[in-house]
Amino acid sequence: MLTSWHKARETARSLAKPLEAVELPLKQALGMALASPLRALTDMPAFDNSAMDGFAVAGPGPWRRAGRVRAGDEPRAETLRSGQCVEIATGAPVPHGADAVIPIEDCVQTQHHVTGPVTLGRHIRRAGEDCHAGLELVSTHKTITPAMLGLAASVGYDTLFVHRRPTVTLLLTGDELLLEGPPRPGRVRDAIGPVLPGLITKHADLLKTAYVRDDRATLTEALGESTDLIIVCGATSVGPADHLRGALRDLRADVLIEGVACRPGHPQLLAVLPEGRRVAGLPGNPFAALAATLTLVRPLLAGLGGHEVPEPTTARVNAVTTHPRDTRLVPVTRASGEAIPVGHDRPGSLRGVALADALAVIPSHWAGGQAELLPL
Ligand SMILES: Nc1nc2c(c(=O)[nH]1)N[C@H]1C(S)=C(S)[C@@H](COP(=O)(O)OP(=O)(O)OC[C@H]3O[C@@H](n4cnc5c(N)ncnc54)[C@H](O)[C@@H]3O)O[C@H]1N2
Ligand code: MOO
Repeated sequence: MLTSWHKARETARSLAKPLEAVELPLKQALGMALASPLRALTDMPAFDNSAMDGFAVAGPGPWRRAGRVRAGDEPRAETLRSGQCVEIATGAPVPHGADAVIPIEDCVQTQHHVTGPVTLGRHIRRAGEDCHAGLELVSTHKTITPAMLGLAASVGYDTLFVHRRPTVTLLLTGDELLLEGPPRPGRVRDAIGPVLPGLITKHADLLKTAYVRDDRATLTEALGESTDLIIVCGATSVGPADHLRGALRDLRADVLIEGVACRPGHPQLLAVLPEGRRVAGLPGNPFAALAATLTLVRPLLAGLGGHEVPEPTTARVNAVTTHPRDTRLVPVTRASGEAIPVGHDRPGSLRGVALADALAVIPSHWAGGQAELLPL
């Protein structure tokens, strides 16, 4: 009995409890999911500082020059008295007593004095005006972006607690596979090996790729890899050389999904081995393998890495026929807010999907209009 496409994704996500938290230097945390909220360790800014190069002034002008402060200087010990000013650089600490900073281009300078238009508090970035120490800036499970790394550094972090990235082994089966040169009668070039890394390494570390003979004992042994997920391509069906189901039985795996009601990709599998490692079986037809990766493998890896479930993207999809029972996954390109099918979408061919930006999810009962998009 095939599992519905939506139920299959829910099952993959529910199997994906976030892996343990690890503490990493900022540079290594990019793209990982926060395992605890990012809270400001200090007030931001940490001290009153100038937003402009110019003069910090106290009281009404004209102001007598009383020195200069640069970014990186210690805050001045003396309070600026009414009628005094200091030359100040952007980012430099504003002296106590200063009412405002006047940008240099608005000042008239003589040897000892400065005049210019003053507005109380103008161009002074006050300590804590952005946030106070302890405030939650980014919540747990958010994926760390370059901007978040900069924010973390600016509020004092050297390391972050993130969920460990899942590790993956990729096993490609098929005695007919060629690893180089043109295909010839009876032999096909492996087209899944080149596709998979780019689909999964955003949220996972691919530790090993191996080509496995079409033999049950060999496949059973290969499933001994100790990664969090083992992906097996091309042994999911019921032919004489399709040994994944037999190997999973030999290993007493719990098969949670045995076929998904989608086209292409319906023979895909998801199983858990007795000690908790997960196995995803992808159909051998290359476009079907890609569709199955977006259906089960991506949500599973994102969940293991602790990433929150993203809001689905939708678009208006033009001119697609539905399947009588199953969800169709249709390669589309996006233009002017619409998704346009690219065609050439046979399960064994990557021709259409190679030109696509996304797969449109078209349920059997779809009546036209908006559909969910899975980005490629
Ligand atoms: N009796 C049935 N036969 C098949 C069914 C079915 O429901 N009943 N489903 C068909 C569908 S749909 C698919 S998809 C395939 C899935 O089969 P497998 O996962 O066992 O894959 P294979 O049989 O090994 O290969 C299928 C096809 O793909 C080619 N292939 C395999 N690996 C690669 C690769 N790495 N790169 C390029 N091409 C690959 C292989 O040569 C075959 O042509 O089962 C159908 N049969
Ligand atoms: O559904 Mo198969 O997975 O079409 O090629």
